[in-house]
Amino acid sequence: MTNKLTAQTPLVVASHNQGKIREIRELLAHYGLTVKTATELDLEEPEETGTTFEANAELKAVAAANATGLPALADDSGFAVDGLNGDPGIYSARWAGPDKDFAQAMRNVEEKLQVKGATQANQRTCRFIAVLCLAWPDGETRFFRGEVEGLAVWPPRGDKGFGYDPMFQPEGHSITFGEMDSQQKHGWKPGGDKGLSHRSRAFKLFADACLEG
Ligand SMILES: O=P(O)(O)OP(=O)(O)OP(=O)(O)OC[C@H]1O[C@@H](n2cnc3c(O)ncnc32)[C@H](O)[C@@H]1O
Ligand SMILES: [Mg+2]
Repeated sequence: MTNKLTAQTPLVVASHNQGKIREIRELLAHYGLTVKTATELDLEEPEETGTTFEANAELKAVAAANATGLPALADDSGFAVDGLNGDPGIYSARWAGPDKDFAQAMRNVEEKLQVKGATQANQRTCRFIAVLCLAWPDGETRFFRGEVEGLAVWPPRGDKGFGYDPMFQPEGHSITFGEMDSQQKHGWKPGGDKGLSHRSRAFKLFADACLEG
């Protein structure tokens, strides 16, 4: 028997990234769930020693489930540029350094693309990836992955998002995630579909698999 979540189940979000947490709250509210975050519960931030998004999502979720005795959901995500062999990938947060300077992290991506002579759109393909891990106190873990493809644009545009949003233009759109409000970034449309952002796509899979009813 796999565990199921209901609107009454207390759920912990094992993240300390406020931009991410804002989106996760909206996504979970869409599915009728409210949460406590690792920041509110003053949980420690485990070191992300994994070599995959799955491993890092798992270690964050399991640490929070063990610390609280509650089901915990972690999101490990990143910006992967094809022409840079998938970098910054799982190192996306680390490229911003201790000051979380994403303007600098984006410049770093652009400089590396310039070194490769990547001036044409087809040399600038990239994606955002999000892997969710839901960890239960009984040891069960479930994983859900969402991806969205797009182009790495320069200069960055928009200040509505966080992280690498200003340099990511999703396929089929003429504005960046940084220029979208969160509802546009989630890609919610009346009638519902698979969503737009890596995160909203992963949450759709999570909701389909883990919510009661
Ligand atoms: O581990 P937690 O506490 O959740 O927070 P974090 O910021 O360290 O999160 P990650 O380890 O998953 O690192 C992912 C980084 O990738 C970037 N990123 C992930 N999703 C993004 C999004 O939707 N838009 C822009 N950047 C994103 C962002 O800069 C994150 O810091
Ligand atoms: Mg992290």
